[in-house]
Amino acid sequence: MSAPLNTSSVWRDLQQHRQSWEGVTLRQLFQDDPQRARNFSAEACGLYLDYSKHLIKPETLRLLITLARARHLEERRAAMFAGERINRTEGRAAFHVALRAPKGHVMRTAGVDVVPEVHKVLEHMAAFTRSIHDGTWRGATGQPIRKIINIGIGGSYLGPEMAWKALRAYRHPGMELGFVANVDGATFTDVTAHLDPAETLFIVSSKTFTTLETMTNAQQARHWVTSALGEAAVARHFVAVSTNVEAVEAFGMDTGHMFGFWDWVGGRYSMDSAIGLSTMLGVGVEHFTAMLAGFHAMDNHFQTAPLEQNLPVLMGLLALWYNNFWDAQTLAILPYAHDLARFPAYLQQLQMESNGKGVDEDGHPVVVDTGAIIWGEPGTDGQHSFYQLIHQGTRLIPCDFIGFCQPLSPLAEQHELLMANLIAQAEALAFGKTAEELRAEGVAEALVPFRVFPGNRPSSVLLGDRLDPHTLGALVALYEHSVFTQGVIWGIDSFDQWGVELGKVLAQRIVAELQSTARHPHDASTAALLQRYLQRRGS
Ligand SMILES: O=P(O)(O)OC[C@H]1O[C@H](O)[C@H](O)[C@@H](O)[C@@H]1O
Repeated sequence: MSAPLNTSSVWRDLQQHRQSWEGVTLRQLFQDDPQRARNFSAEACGLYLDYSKHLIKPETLRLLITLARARHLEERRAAMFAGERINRTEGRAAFHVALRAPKGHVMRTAGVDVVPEVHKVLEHMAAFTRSIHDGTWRGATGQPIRKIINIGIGGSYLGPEMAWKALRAYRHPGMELGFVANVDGATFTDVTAHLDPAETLFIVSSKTFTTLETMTNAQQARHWVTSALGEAAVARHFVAVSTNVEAVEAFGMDTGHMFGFWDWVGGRYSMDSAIGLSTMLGVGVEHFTAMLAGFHAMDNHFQTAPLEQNLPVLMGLLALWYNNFWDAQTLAILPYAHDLARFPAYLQQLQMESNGKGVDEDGHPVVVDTGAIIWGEPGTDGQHSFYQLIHQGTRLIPCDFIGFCQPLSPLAEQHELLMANLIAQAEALAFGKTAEELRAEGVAEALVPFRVFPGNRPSSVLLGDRLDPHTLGALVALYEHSVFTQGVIWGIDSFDQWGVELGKVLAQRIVAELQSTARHPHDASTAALLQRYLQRRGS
């Protein structure tokens, strides 16, 4: 067993190095090194990362990279790309990188080259998509399908919804997508409110095909379709995406219209698998393929670029630097792109489900803090809400600003304003405004303390040219591998999610109590809540 992470010599070196930051300012660092912006920037797959406004010096990076090497990041990365069972608690590979491997590449897990199977499913998805688009596939009454509703939750929802919004400019004409995730009946009613069953297709997306929310909503959808079009309509209005053939059959769905994937694809790493069927239907085969190419390009970069210029590694190390050495609790994701409005929510599952772990891979309690809390809103909305705290509050909140040089909206002038704000916010956070500057501007002395901006607040700026499918794929893969980098250093299993189980089990027990006279022993608070609910729920 290796020594605890926080007693390793490089960890201690980093702690000591952190002490040397007292009194150091980004203003000074930029003054001292005119090349700082160039030295602390890197580019890959159309994404430019400026990380010069971080609280780092060359020595910081050197130590962080030494830490990554000491924790065998390169070997673990090789193990992931070799299809090894790196998800130890579930005894599986985490082989999402194989989902975007081009045809002809060989990627083996458990001795099997999975690329041919992956492409078989992609071809099935493409044929289905084309048949919907060209009207060969029609609904039970002969009407073309125009509305696609993805029923799924967690990893079977967040990626497709995020991508549908992100690729708004690339939507296939005439197609509309909707998403039903929450078990709250209001979601289903809201999404289907103005839909015509005759032109609506449901994709029931669930890796396990056992998830309560998804199965409940799928039954609801079935009822909604059959009460309008009859039982025979199910075959024309439902398809399934799952790894569980038996459960799909048991649900009464035609497995000929099932799109499969594999247990080596984690839910939150599945938007580029058949779980992306709604995305493909929404934006078309070519754009989906371009998105996969973007994922693959970033995989290649992650696999081959030296750690010092490796975007996912750098982003992972920076996140870890604040998490473990600056007591930062959170990371703000701030896309300056309306179309990326759901990107922070997508990253919440990716990062918090992956790295929200309190024991290491050997089952021992971790000795350092792990995954940060991820949150955020698109700019400039956030500026008029929570940025106050980021600029002048007492907490250190590292920020990821994400923006694009070319607008997708025809309102190009507004894009200038948007991007000016992004650049200005990163500048203001880093360099702030001193009391002297305020006085020189004639600010009344009594107001000076309130108007000081301390600066030294770190941020990354990620700039792409356009938010196109390729860039989106690269962006998602960038964060996937950044999460991996952090998980490897902490020594945790980033690919399991046992923490979601207990609530599910308890909910099932409580459902039984609400639907019958069965009673289970509960603590006083839970019992009182149940009792109040039962008394007041109405008949
Ligand atoms: O795709 P499914 O099997 O329906 O799972 C949907 C989601 O629910 C689970 O509880 C997990 O927390 C997620 O990782 C998963 O993405």
